[in-house]
Amino acid sequence: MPHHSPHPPSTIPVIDISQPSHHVARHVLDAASTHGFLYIKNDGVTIPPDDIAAMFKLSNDFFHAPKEQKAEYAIHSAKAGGTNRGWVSMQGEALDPAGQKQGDPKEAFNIAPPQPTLQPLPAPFSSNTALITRFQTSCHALCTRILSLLGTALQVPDQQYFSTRHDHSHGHSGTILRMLYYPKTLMPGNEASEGATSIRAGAHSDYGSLTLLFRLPGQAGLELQTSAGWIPVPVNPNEEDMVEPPILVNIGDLLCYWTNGMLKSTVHRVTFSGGEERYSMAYFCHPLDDVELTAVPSRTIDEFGEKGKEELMSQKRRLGLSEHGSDEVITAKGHLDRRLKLTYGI
Ligand SMILES: O=C(O)CCC(=O)C(=O)O
Ligand SMILES: [Fe+2]
Repeated sequence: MPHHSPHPPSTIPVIDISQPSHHVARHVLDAASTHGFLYIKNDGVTIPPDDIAAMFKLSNDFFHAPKEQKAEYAIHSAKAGGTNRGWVSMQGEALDPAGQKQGDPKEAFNIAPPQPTLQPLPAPFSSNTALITRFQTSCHALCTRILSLLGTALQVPDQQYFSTRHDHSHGHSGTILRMLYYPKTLMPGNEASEGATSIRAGAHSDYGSLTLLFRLPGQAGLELQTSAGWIPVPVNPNEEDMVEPPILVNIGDLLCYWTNGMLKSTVHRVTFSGGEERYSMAYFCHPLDDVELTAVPSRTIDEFGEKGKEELMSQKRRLGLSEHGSDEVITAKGHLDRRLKLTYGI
């Protein structure tokens, strides 16, 4: 067979993790180290499709509320419960500060895990806290299962190494559920730009350890960066044989550090033409604040050797870390604070 581009979109696998085994664990690790992206088959139980649909409905209602109402719960404000919580306005953040002049044309609303109750929320989130909490809990349960599979495949002696370090009952973390809204950007009467695509979320890698991404059928636009250029990540890669779209999972910066670059924190972005609005939801799973991101004890990583070095170095360059040397120990909180500073200037 002729050699094609290294990672055509169809090669991001859809993995069924309902029967965990060494084979399944290996499959998850392979995808995480080759692409940094994988799909998990939605078994209809782990994250109930009705909850996903209900969350999208809340998002739709919230983002269509008057601007003044949303602005009351501005990101980082006391009213919104503090740092990294609340509403991000259009162009309120730049995910690729070096590569873009203006902020991303999108809005967002960040919801932290209950501690033990949810942060102060505007309508309609405020009257749906049971749904939101259930959704967060099921997202976290899925992340824990994926982290356990990674522990198995990496042959970490303590197979719950990752999952216990993400256990919210043991402390605070940067975990955040983010509702995203990309409004129409076309002005009426400006049909000339109808077909023009624009960047709606700048090129970036995610800050946490794992991200779960929920999108709606027909609302494509996510692309990931490969050596062959930007490739699209479809909402549903196997339209015919699946009722529920699978859940997209990607590896964030922290798992890249933790595995000496074996797991890839792949750069991605969102582009589409401005004529339609788009919704997505991301569950950014983070380790507990004081977790140190030194390489985990793992035979698999030892055997992988220096092959992850380039991945790790390119990530450090992206974050402007290279000048601090490669031995600096970073904590989960230290890393998040650095990224938030770059994104928001706080
Ligand atoms: O909206 C999307 O599809 C992706 C958003 C994203 O990558 C992010 O918010 O980190
Ligand atoms: Fe992202």
